[in-house]
Amino acid sequence: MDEVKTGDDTADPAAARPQGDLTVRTIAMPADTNANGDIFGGWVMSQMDQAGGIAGVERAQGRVVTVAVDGMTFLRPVRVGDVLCVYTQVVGTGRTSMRIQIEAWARRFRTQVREKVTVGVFTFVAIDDEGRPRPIPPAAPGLSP
Ligand SMILES: CC(=O)SCCNC(=O)CCNC(=O)[C@H](O)C(C)(C)COP(=O)(O)OP(=O)(O)OC[C@H]1O[C@@H](n2cnc3c(N)ncnc32)[C@H](O)[C@@H]1OP(=O)(O)O
Repeated sequence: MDEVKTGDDTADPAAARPQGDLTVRTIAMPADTNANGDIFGGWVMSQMDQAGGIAGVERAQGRVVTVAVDGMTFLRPVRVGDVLCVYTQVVGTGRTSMRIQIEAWARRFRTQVREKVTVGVFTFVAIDDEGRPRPIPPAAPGLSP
C-alpha cells in the first residue's frame, strides 16, 4: 500500500493543529448525550465515518464503503453546544482500498478553544454498482497518495 507520513503533534499539544482537510462541521445537540451528559462516542464515530465517506468518494471518484476502523482513540469528551470539526487525510491506497486518517476536534461552546477529541484510521473500499470492489483510480496530479 502507498502510504504518506502524517504530522505528529503529540510532542507539543499547545502547538497542535488539525491534520487534513476540514470535511464535516456540525453541532453537538442534547439528543446525542449519554447518561453522563456527554456526547455518545457512537455519534462522534458516525460523524467521522461520514467525513471519511466524503473524502473516500472524492478520492475514489465513486461509491465507497467502510470496511475497517483501526486505532480509534477517544481523547476528550464532547459536550452539548461544542462544534465538532472532522478533518480527513488519505494516508494510503491499495488496489481497491484507502486508509483515511480522521481527526475530530471540538470547538468548545462559546469559546474559541479547540481540542482534539477523537482520532482513528478508517479503511474504505471503492465499490461498483453491484457492491464489488473496484480499483482506485490514479491520484490527481499534485495529490498524494
Ligand atoms: C456491516 C455494515 O453495515 S458496516 C457499514 C458499511 N460497510 C459495509 O456495509 C461494508 C460491508 N463489507 C463489504 O461489502 C465487503 O467486505 C467489501 C466490499 C468491503 C470487501 O469485499 P471483499 O470480498 O472482502 O473484497 P476483497 O477481499 O477483494 O478486499 C477488498 C479490499 O479491502 C481490503 N480489506 C478487506 N477486509 C479488510 C479489513 N478487515 N481491514 C482492512 N482492509 C480490508 C482488502 O485488503 C482489499 O484491499 P486492496 O484491494 O487495496 O488490496
